[in-house]
Amino acid sequence: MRRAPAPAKINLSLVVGPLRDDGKHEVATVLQRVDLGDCVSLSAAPVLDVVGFDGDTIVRAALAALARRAGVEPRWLARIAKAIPVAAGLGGGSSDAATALRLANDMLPEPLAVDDLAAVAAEIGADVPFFLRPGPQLGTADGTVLAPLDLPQDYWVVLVLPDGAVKASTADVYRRFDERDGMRGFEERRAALVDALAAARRARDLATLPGNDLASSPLAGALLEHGAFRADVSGAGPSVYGLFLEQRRAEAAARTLRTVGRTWVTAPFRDG
Ligand SMILES: C[C@](O)(CO)[C@H](O)COP(=O)(O)OP(=O)(O)OC[C@H]1O[C@@H](n2ccc(N)nc2=O)[C@H](O)[C@@H]1O
Ligand SMILES: Nc1ncnc2c1ncn2[C@@H]1O[C@H](COP(=O)(O)OP(=O)(O)OP(=O)(O)O)[C@@H](O)[C@H]1O
Repeated sequence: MRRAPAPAKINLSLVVGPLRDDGKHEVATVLQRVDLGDCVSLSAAPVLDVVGFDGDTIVRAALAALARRAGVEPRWLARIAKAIPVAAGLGGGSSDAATALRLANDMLPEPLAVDDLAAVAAEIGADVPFFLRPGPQLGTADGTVLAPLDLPQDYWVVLVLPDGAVKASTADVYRRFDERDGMRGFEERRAALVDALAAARRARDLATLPGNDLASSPLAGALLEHGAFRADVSGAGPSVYGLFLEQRRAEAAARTLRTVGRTWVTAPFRDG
């Protein structure tokens, strides 16, 4: 049996553009894994089975797709130990799927090459290929074209999942973006993101990145008032993240915001 962490992600920037022919939007997004994660374990089994997640999980679809691409039967049992809140904008399912893909691929008699595995991941979802890569990445196209980023990692992250938040589907959040004609100025914001990334040297420079085009939250303002140097919604939401230079201020902010939701204090994920 093999086991690996499946870290959550936050979007330090999410610039969204026009709808593409494939039904997804052009994006430029900065993806950063954080040290809050699920745990995925995989073992050989007579048939494909996934336990630990109620309902249909994209982990099953990912493993079935890998088996098809590799020309083998999907003889794996995947166990998921959830810690990432579901449908929170933290990429939990995508991370579980990518972690299961990597574990299963390593068990194949002839593992797929990196690019072939990334192609399987991209079929499963826009965020899945990111979790096969180390470190922060710039995602472009539909989010699956990735370029590694050398960004500061010396900060603390407070995550807040507002009580009673009901997540609209990611598709609906993108649809609302279209309805409000959100793509205006996309080229300028994408250029501003590229320039800000090139100039980022210290953690607080991350505050200069364009924000999240899809969603906003008053909780971001609350985090800034409690000392965050950057705060925004993650992905399609509803989770909000705040970046802090000092752990004690992050801990204090998380304690205070427990009145409005579940909170976590974490940091950028460090590859083992
Ligand atoms: C919001 C983000 O999480 C930011 O990282 C991603 O853009 C969405 O990633 P995801 O949840 O893995 O999304 P997918 O499962 O690939 O797609 C779900 C739905 O979101 C919309 N979608 C997704 C990605 C994208 N670049 N444009 C879109 O319009 C599409 O309607 C798609 O059918
Ligand atoms: N292993 C899994 N973990 C979490 N959600 C899963 C899993 N498998 C399938 N799902 C489903 O996928 C959908 C998205 O869940 P997930 O937790 O990945 O959302 P998210 O964190 O909002 O993702 P994103 O940030 O990409 O929008 C939910 O409806 C959930 O039921």
